[in-house]
Amino acid sequence: MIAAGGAARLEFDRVACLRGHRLLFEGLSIALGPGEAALVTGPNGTGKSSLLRLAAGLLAPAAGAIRREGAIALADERHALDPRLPLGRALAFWAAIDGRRGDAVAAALDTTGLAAIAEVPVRMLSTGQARRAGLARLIAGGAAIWLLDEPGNGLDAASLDRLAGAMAAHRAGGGIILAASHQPLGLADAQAIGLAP
Ligand SMILES: Nc1ncnc2c1ncn2[C@@H]1O[C@H](COP(=O)(O)OP(=O)(O)OP(=O)(O)O)[C@@H](O)[C@H]1O
Repeated sequence: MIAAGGAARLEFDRVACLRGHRLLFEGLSIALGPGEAALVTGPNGTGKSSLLRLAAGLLAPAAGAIRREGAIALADERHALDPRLPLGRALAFWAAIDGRRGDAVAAALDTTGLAAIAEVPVRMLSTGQARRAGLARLIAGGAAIWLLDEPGNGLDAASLDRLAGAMAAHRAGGGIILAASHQPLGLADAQAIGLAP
């Protein structure tokens, strides 16, 4: 469930992205409101991750403007969970910082199918489990705007189904999703954003 707040919104207005003196894209406009999603595709190096970092506010646009209404959460290959802690406690650390209720972590563990390994230290998780742990952190955080960088990487078929279900539930609750992926994610009616080399 999304934390309290007004209607979510994410907008790019004629945004340009420059990295290392290279113009990756320009004139990119996106408008996402409650329940909406966009899927960013394109060959390696065209700027999909950079676009998500712009949306997160971690990069500044070279031109144009980005507007956000609502809390933002970025999930990429770095889950930022303490490797020494049991998974449940590592998630609880972030959920407390995000001001979430105690049951948010249990719900996120259920959603990602990780409840049975809540006591396992983060450093012992498999690749796919670690990826799902990052998604659990995102889900437990309750942000309205999810930025997902290759969220299906390393996930088995059952986990991909769970991811699709979690994304649908997030949208049904008024959340926004901006995802970059090389594989289909089951994002119904997502706006398509194709980046070209
Ligand atoms: N910190 C940086 N400084 C300079 N250039 C960078 C930096 N980070 C990434 N780049 C360059 O920006 C370009 C786009 O990178 P980005 O990671 O956004 O691509 P991508 O579309 O997500 O690629 P992939 O499909 O391989 O994940 C690449 O050419 C990359 O080398």
